[in-house]
Amino acid sequence: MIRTENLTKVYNGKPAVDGLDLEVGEGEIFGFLGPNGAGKSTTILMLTGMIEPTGGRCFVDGIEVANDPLNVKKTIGYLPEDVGFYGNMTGEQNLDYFARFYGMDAKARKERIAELLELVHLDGVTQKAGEYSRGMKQRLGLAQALINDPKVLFLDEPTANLDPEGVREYRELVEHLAGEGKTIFVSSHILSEVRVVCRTVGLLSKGKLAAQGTLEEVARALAPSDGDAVRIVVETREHLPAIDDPAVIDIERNGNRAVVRAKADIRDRLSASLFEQGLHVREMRLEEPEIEDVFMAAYRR
Ligand SMILES: Nc1ncnc2c1ncn2[C@@H]1O[C@H](COP(=O)(O)OP(=O)(O)OP(=O)(O)O)[C@@H](O)[C@H]1O
Repeated sequence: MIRTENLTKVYNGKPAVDGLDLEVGEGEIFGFLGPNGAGKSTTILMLTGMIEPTGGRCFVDGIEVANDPLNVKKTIGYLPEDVGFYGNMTGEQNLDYFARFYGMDAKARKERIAELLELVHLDGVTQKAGEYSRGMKQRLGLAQALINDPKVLFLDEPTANLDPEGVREYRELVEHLAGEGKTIFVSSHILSEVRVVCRTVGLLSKGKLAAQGTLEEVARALAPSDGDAVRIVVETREHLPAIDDPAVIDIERNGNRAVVRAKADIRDRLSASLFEQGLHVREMRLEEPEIEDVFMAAYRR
């Protein structure tokens, strides 16, 4: 549904987005992660046809964006990082103004706007948008992005202005929209917020894609390599005895628990040996890297 080929944007001789190859399938909720300045907003601006790439191409729903930005705009909804409204108009009036750009007649606009205001819990709000809280503005922005019932939704840092309750409502909304079959592309620098809604992620670093896949796949791809060593977590009920195995590199002990670094996955013979010694094994598993730690390390790189 979304695809980029060697997508590049150069500002003042410096690439903000550098040869990006990205693929997001239909109906996916994709998290576009990266630290501030990584190039996330610039990528979204190219995908939504707001700016032209310096090089490469991008496609949304099979349309090459730079060739046919108007058609792309009919297919997509976009919530910018800093959403702006006419402060002297109500939410409903703002949405009505915006809906006219899509050539919707008065009846269609009225129906759609009522539906959307209810969806984002702004129905019955009579305040002018200028008096809205940041969270309310964000929700109105989401309603605006949905006015044309888009197939693809781009959300740039959607939770930046929300309080915890707002974040929870946003998650429910995203799930609801994904349930309708929309493809959702969410940019964020906050892993914890991406991981609760997104099934797949891409990690952008200095304009380049460092990894793409499920969170677990990305964490594995980015994990610092330790040769071919595996880390095995062992816990026994009794005190853990010395482990005499030629594959063991070293052991980090902590009471009855230990992390055994070994040249191979020796879980089978390790548990057999502990069993023979009359010990009770409570836990024996390969240690997976902590996703947060791996991402933080990748951010710092
Ligand atoms: N219009 C512009 N002119 C010049 N440089 C720009 C412009 N827009 C972005 N940049 C630069 O491009 C790089 C990527 O910026 P971008 O806003 O895309 O990053 P981001 O990942 O969205 O970060 P943030 O979360 O802070 O918005 C930054 O170094 C930024 O300074």
